[in-house]
Formats: sequence, structure tokens, C-alpha cells
Amino acid sequence: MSGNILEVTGVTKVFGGLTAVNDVTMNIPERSIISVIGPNGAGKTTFFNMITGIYEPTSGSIRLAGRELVGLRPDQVTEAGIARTFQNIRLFSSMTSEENIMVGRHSRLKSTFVDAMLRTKRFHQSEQEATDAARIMLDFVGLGRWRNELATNLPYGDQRKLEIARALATTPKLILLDEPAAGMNPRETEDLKALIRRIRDELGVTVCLIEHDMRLVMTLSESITVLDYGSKISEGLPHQVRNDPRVMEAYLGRGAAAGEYGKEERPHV
Ligand SMILES: Nc1ncnc2c1ncn2[C@@H]1O[C@H](COP(=O)(O)OP(=O)(O)OP(=O)(O)O)[C@@H](O)[C@H]1O
Repeated sequence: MSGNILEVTGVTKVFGGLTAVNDVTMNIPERSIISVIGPNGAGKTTFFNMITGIYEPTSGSIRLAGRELVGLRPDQVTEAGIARTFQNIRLFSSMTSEENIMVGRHSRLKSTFVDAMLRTKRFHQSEQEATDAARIMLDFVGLGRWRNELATNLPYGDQRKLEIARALATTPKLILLDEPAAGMNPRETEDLKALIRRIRDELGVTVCLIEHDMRLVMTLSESITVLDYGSKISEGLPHQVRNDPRVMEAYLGRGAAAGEYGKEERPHV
């Protein structure tokens, strides 16, 4: 074993004439917290979409614990052990918090459609397991009291946590968070930071995030990979990346504020 949960090697995605991701290689060590950053349109979401099977890479390899993922459908990637959240909240607003999580656990249910129709013992067991798992995950993210509340009635920060709980309910090895702090106030962001640490420390799940909030990225990440125009331009510890002239140029060249990439003055990274 290499010690890497995910090994992305020479991955490229071309859309028509546009190379959105260009020959990117990146390894994610098991039980790490790492971030992918880069200016607007750098290819970050496309990168996540390839890892999760939404887009098939034009070329390259993506291995989870040694298993090739390229060619798998998104549900098969989930089954293999990768969960994700999206840039925009994607909850079922007419379902309760618990029901939203049970939908997320669908890929782990062992009962079949026939079981469901016939209301077999296996179906009831699966349902019970899903309910139990949903409750455990709701408690884990601190939303136990919102169990029977419609998702749409939850405060914004809690909706984001609910999405994370739904992803965790698929019992992933690796969770990809696409801009988890977007739209959060500073207190919610601090809560999120603590939650992400607990996901790694208590559940042993590896975390990879795309994030624009540089304060969060710099204080949380053990390693940062920087994309610009689809290519990897820098990688390393937060202080190395922060001081890398190529990274400064990528941001500052686009009229961003100098120095600290704080939240208030941050560029749309
Ligand atoms: N389905 C698609 N078809 C064509 N072009 C696409 C598609 N998806 C993304 N792109 C293009 O690929 C490039 C990278 O986009 P992507 O969304 O991956 O960047 P990003 O780094 O996530 O940006 P942001 O920070 O704004 O979310 C952009 O130029 C975008 O317009």
C-alpha cells in the first residue's frame, strides 16, 4: 500500500476545444485533510466531477485504494467509497432531515425493489439500518434536534451540515466537499472547521475540499494543490503554497487583493 487513498495520475478533460483539466497528478494520503484551490474557472469542479464519475476523463487514471475508477458510473464510485457534496445545496426540501439522509444511504441498502414490494424481513431490516444510520449521522453533525424538521426549514449552515451528513451516511473512505463554507458566516465557518476535523479524527474519513475561504483553507489543510487554467501550478504545505510566486501571480494577475487572502477581501478563488 502506498499510503494514498486516492491516486490521480495524468488526468485531462477536454470539452470541445477547451482543456478544463490538463494532465493533473495528485495523491491524497489516507486520513488527510487536503484542499484544491485556484482562481475562477481553474478546473476544480471538473476535477471533482471526474473523480466522482460525472465526467469521464479524456485521459488519465484515478485509483481509490488501488482500484481504477475511470469508467465507473457515479453510483458505482459512491459504492466504491467516495462521497461528495456540491457547490449549491442539493437537498430535498420537502423531506425531513432524516429522510434526506436515508436517500443518501440508498447505495448501501441491501434490499431490492422486490423486497420493498413484498415488504420482506430483509426490507424491514434495511429500513431499520438506514434509520439508525441517519440518526447516528444527524447526531454526529449536531443536527439531532432537527431530525423530523423539513430540510428547507433548517438554518443555512445546518443545511450544509445536513448535506455532509448525507454524504457520510454512505460510509465513504473519502469525502469531497465542494465549497462547504460558501455563504457561511464566520461562526458557521468555525463550526464547519471543527466538524471537518472530527470527520477525519473520529470517523477516519479522508477529506478533500475545494474552498474559496483562504483563512479556512490555510488553517485546516495539511496539503494544498493549486490549479490554474486546468494545470497544477503548485502543491505543498499551506505556508509553501501561500508564498509560492506562481500562486500569487495566478491570483494577483486577475486583480485580486494583495497579501492575506482573507475572507473579506478574498478573490473568487
Ligand atoms: N460541461 C462543460 N462543458 C464545457 N465547458 C465546461 C464544462 N464544465 C466546465 N467547463 C469549463 O471548464 C473550465 C473549468 O471549469 P470548472 O467549473 O471546473 O472551474 P472551477 O475551478 O470549479 O471554477 P469556480 O471556482 O468558478 O467554480 C471553465 O472554463 C468552464 O467554463
